[in-house]
Formats: sequence, structure tokens, C-alpha cells
Amino acid sequence: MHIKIGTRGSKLALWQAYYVEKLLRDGGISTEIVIIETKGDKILDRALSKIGSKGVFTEELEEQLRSGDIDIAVHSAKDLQSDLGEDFEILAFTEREKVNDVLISHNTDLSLSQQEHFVIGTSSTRRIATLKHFYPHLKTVDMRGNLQTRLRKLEEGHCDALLLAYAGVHRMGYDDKIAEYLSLEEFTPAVGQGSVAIECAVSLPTDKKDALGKLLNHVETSLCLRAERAFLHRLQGGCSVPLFALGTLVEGKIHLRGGVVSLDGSEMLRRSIPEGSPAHPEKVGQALAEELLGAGADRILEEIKNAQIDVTDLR
Ligand SMILES: NCc1[nH]cc(CCC(=O)O)c1CC(=O)O
Repeated sequence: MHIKIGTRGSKLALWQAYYVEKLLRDGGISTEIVIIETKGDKILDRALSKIGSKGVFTEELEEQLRSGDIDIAVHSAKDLQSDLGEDFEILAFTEREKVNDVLISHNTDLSLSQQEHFVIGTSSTRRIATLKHFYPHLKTVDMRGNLQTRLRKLEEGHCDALLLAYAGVHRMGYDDKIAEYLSLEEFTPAVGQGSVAIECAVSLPTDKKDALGKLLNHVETSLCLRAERAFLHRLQGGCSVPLFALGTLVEGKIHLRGGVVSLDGSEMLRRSIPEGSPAHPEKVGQALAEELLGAGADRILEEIKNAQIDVTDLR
């Protein structure tokens, strides 16, 4: 069996593609990697809101899945929208990396809880709002671009530190710049953080789907991500809405926690489902979403939507 793996060309995307390639080759499948440039990669001088944020990093990959030019597309699970078109499906989620956000700096003595003020570069609305909620004395500056760009801006002194996902930092080899691992209680991650999603066309032959699923899918990760993604889908959270959720398996049950924080950090609403059934992960995610809506998340989400006519971001 031969599998063509489609990926974007950024360093992190390529890391993910090589990781998937190795899992397949170790399983006796021959592979090739096809690098595909997306609209989001080409247009660097305009805010994502101006080019329409939905699908800008996935559309070209999906075209080639549809035409059969590639068999699978590899994405950061976090960046894959929760409503795939009906022609596509998720074949696998790979084993999750540590899910925490980390504080990155040249000064590894820095800590969010220290009293001195310093400036943090991030463009994630979840991270900005969470910082405002727990650490209102800290300032943030907008910091877009891929990991290399952000680290260069840190180097150039645009900020004192960055807030990033551990998974990306580790995969790019920057562990030595980690000043602090942020707690999951304060910085609950974005849905899907730390896992790689494998997408295929529904029309991919069944023998390929079965072989790929067996080699790539990590069952525990997959149960948790299905619950998280159902939560996100029910709340219609695009990538610029400060929603967060984290599923873990505890004694065979899905423990799902999640919530929403207002853009100014003044309100944070959180709930959890301690013992969700792993037989129905989507129901666990939907139940958590309903609980939050009942507790007032609908009003917070509405306010966010109204405020965000022109806001962009990447989680
Ligand atoms: N939104 C950007 C993005 N998409 C995936 C990762 C890396 C971590 C992961 O795969 O979860 C990052 C960078 C970050 O948030 O720090």
C-alpha cells in the first residue's frame, strides 16, 4: 500500500507530516509527502478576517483529497474546524502531547505570578482573556505568525515573553526557553491542543481507511477529542472565540472540563462532567455545552460575537 500525505509547508506542519510518515512506515506502508500551499500561507500581509478565516489553511488540502491527489491531510487537531464538509472525515487523532500552555522567554526565571510587570506576545483570544482574568497586571501585545516568526519577534525585543502551546514548542526544539508550565486549572487548553488530526475523503477506499486508522489512531486521545470537538461544535466556537475544553480518561470514563471567558477577562464560566460515557463521547461534549449555556454562556458568547466583527486570531 502507498499513501500520499498532504501537508502545509510550515516547519510545524512538516514535523507533523514526518511524524505520521514514520508511524506508517513502521507499519510497513510506503509513503510520500506532498507539500501544499494554502491561501493562509500565501497571504501574509492581511489579517485573516479580511480573507475569511474559515478554511483558509485547509481548502487546498481538501481539494486534493477530493481529487485523490493525496490520500490523507495532516493538521494540528486544534486548527481543524469542528464542522467538516460532508465529503470529509477524520480518520485518526494521534497520541496527544502534554497539553499545557507554556511561558517562553530568554529569561527562564520569569513567572506569571511574579509582581513585576512584563509584556507577553500572543494573539490568541483565549490566552489574552485568561491572562486578563488571572493576571490583570500583565500587558499583552499582538503576535501573529508561525512559531519561527513569533520567536524572532521575541528575539528582537517586541515583547518579554510568549505564551504558546507546549506541543509546538517541544516539536520545534525550544524546550530550553520554557520559563513556566501554566496550570491546566487556569489555562485550560484550546480544543484539540497537542494532537495531530488525519483527515481523508469519505470516498477513500475502505482498506486504506482501515489500515491507516489502525496505525495512526490513538484510542484514548480520540475519545477525548471527539468529546471536546462536539463541545466546540455545539457552542459554534470559531478559532477566535475564547472557549476551552479538556477531556481526559479517568478510570475508563471521560472527564471533560471546559468553559468560556469574556474578552475583557471579567467573567469566566467553567463546568465539568466528571464521568462521561466513553461509548458516546459526542454526547459528553454536547452535555457540557448545554450546561454552560444554561449557566449563561449564551450571553457571554453573544457579547463576544458582537465585539468581534473585525477581530481575528489563531488559538
Ligand atoms: N494556533 C496555532 C497553533 N496550532 C497548533 C499549534 C501547536 C500546538 C498544537 O498542535 O496543539 C499552534 C501554536 C500555539 O498555539 O502555540
